[in-house]
Amino acid sequence: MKVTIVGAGNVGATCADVISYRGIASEVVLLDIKEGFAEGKALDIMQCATDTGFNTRVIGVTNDYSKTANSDVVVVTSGIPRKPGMTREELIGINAGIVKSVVENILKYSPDTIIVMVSNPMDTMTYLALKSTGLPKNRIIGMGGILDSSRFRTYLSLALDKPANDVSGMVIGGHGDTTMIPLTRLASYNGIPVSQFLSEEVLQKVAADTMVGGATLTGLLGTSAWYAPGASVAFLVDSILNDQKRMIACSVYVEGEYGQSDICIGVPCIIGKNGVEEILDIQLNDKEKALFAKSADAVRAMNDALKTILA
Ligand SMILES: NC(=O)C1=CN([C@@H]2O[C@H](COP(=O)(O)OP(=O)(O)OC[C@H]3O[C@@H](n4cnc5c(N)ncnc54)[C@H](O)[C@@H]3O)[C@@H](O)[C@H]2O)C=CC1
Ligand SMILES: O=C([O-])CC(=O)C(=O)O
Repeated sequence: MKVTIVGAGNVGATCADVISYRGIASEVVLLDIKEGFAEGKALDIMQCATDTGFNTRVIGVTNDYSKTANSDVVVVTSGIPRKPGMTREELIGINAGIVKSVVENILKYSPDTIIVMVSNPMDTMTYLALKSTGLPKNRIIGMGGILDSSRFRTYLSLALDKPANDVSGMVIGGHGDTTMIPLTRLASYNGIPVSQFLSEEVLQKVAADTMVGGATLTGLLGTSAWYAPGASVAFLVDSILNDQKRMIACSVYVEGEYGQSDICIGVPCIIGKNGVEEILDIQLNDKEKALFAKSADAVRAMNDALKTILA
């Protein structure tokens, strides 16, 4: 199985690293526009093979899309990350042009691939990829909800003082500081509602910390995060390549689900070899429905900005 990752920066290289050491794909191609950069990252990752015991072949190329031919999955991480004080939405002006040209190049050599969108603002970049390529909606998947859910579970585990893997929880809605919706009502500690262990006040703080999870890291690091984002992409790619049919919150094109149409937004999906195999239209309460509608409005407004940017 072959995976191409466009953008060999922090997130792209971390994702290549996790995919390799977990043996998720037999071949990983890293592509970047910076001369020699992807080649260097690929060689560095390959030199872990004997110590960590993997056999994935990692290849780096400078803007040579012919080497990406026949990829089963292509991950798009090319573009600029935010700096402290910025929102993800402010990246749209530069990243929209990059994403549009990258997906066109990808499809010339891998017309049947499944595209995983990472570049921000991710929901809008996913929508852009879908609209500009005309690909069926099952083959364009935005990665955000899985990362937000990991952060949610981490903050819950810290509040509970219990292992994160014993905590379940999901974040839906847009992948933005004010648009994501951590579903505290449905979160559980080994099947038991977390509300039996944590006060409403603590749960509200967990939700608030989750929503600004990316901004907090950007403030600490000076650029946005990469370890958890890279691992989240690898988890998603694993579910596609190995047809795991995991239930993962992904940004996908909705046509009536959750009362919304013609946007890409985070909802629970079944992810397998065909990409998005099912969207689960779970029952939300009135408060959650209102939050989802507000989130969708914000995502739609950002999509509208594409018309001016790409005109
Ligand atoms: N969806 C999500 O959950 C997350 C999204 N992100 C987003 O991912 C993107 C990448 O973040 P980082 O890896 O931290 O940035 P980075 O700056 O470390 O890497 C980006 C790479 O893209 C390359 N690039 C730029 N234009 C290109 C083009 N036309 N073709 C190929 N490569 C190109 C750059 O040379 C650079 O190496 C950002 O937009 C960031 O906001 C980051 C973390 C999580
Ligand atoms: O915060 C950012 O800009 C990058 C990102 O999407 C995340 O880490 O969630």
